[in-house]
Amino acid sequence: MNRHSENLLAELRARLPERLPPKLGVAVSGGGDSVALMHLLHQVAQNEEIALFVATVDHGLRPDAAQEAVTVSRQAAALGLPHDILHWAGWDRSGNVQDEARKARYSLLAGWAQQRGIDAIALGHTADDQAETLLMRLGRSSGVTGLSGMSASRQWEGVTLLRPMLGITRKDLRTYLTGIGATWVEDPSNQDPRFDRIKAREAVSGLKPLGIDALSLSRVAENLAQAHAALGAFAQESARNVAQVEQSDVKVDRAGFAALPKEIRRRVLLGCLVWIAGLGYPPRQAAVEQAMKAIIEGRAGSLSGCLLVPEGMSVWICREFKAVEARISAPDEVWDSKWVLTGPEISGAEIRALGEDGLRQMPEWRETGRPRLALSATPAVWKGGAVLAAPLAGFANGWRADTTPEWPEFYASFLSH
Ligand SMILES: Nc1ncnc2c1ncn2[C@@H]1O[C@H](COP(=O)(O)OP(=O)(O)OP(=O)(O)O)[C@@H](O)[C@H]1O
Repeated sequence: MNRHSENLLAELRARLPERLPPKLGVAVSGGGDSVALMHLLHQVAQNEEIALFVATVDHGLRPDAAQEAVTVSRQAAALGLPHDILHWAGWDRSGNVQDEARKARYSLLAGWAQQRGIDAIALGHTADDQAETLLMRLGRSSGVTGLSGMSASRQWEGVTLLRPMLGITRKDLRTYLTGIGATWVEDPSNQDPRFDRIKAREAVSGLKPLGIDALSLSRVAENLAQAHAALGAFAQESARNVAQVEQSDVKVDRAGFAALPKEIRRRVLLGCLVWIAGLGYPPRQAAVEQAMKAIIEGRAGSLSGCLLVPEGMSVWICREFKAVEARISAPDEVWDSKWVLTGPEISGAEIRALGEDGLRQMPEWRETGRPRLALSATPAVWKGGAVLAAPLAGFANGWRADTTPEWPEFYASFLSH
């Protein structure tokens, strides 16, 4: 192995977890980056006790794709590695083809990994991909706040996706491949100037005169990731100090909240809202700003299906009855994205919000110390017009209530993004 290959190998190894999973998957499209990844990981596997598995997704979108997958098969076999071809047949011609193909690819790969007992899959994204991603996102976002590159590691449907080549350039990988006499295919869509990525690629080369290149941009992305991690840890600690969680409601200490830096306040509030309302997307910036002000000033408010209910030196953030009024589920099923009520089998029992009707039947709500408005949006077990049980103080008759995920688990994962 020459010096160049040794450097690449060291760079790759440094970005992989210190303890490699015993079974590591490699997603290889047949393009230069992922073919190089397969060869480099094969080298890693010589020195460490791990088993490598290779997979190629045939999206069935280009006539050459099937042949390319077979070529990867042959290349993997030459290294003594098992290889599987996964087929995507699910596209209904809706949505953006690239986005749909990417999602389908990751899901197929995750399913493959689970079937084979593989814990993590390595992907061939390079420093160039990272630089392009960063510029594309910078172009779309309103500034540096909230900007990030691709993460070096992320979860996808129960499998860890690793990107160990974010510090290596495409050019270096091609030099390496040429050096070992390996071949690869060039994906024609990588040249198509209609795609944003190609425009971003041109933008990256345009920065050369300023002394900025793919590697330096990929380092910027790494620094941003560190800054986000630091902010996340700060927000998590702050949430612990200023927010008290009672089942699905959060009681925020106004003075403590006001004393936090604005960006931390924003993150704590967003965490609460996403938790309480199970939001899949963040609320509008203006609404968040208003809510932050209302909390500090101790005023009532509502946003994203949640209510702000002032109480002395605190403000409760809770679910709004109006937003859950129509939700009905069976016992054991998830209600309002996070509650699961389990209990004895009762025919005709259903889970609905407590509402004013239910609160009247459950005078023990007063013992909870939580506002009436908050409790009216919590679930209860109903049969016809009668409440059989509700997770208030004295939730009984063999019933139990769980929220899923648990708050600390949710908050940790929410803030790590
Ligand atoms: N058809 C495929 N089969 C297996 N792995 C693939 C396939 N296509 C892409 N990959 C994996 O994903 C990595 C990144 O490829 P590519 O840049 O095309 O992916 P992407 O995740 O769709 O990102 P983007 O479209 O934003 O560039 C590849 O290096 C490879 O590891």
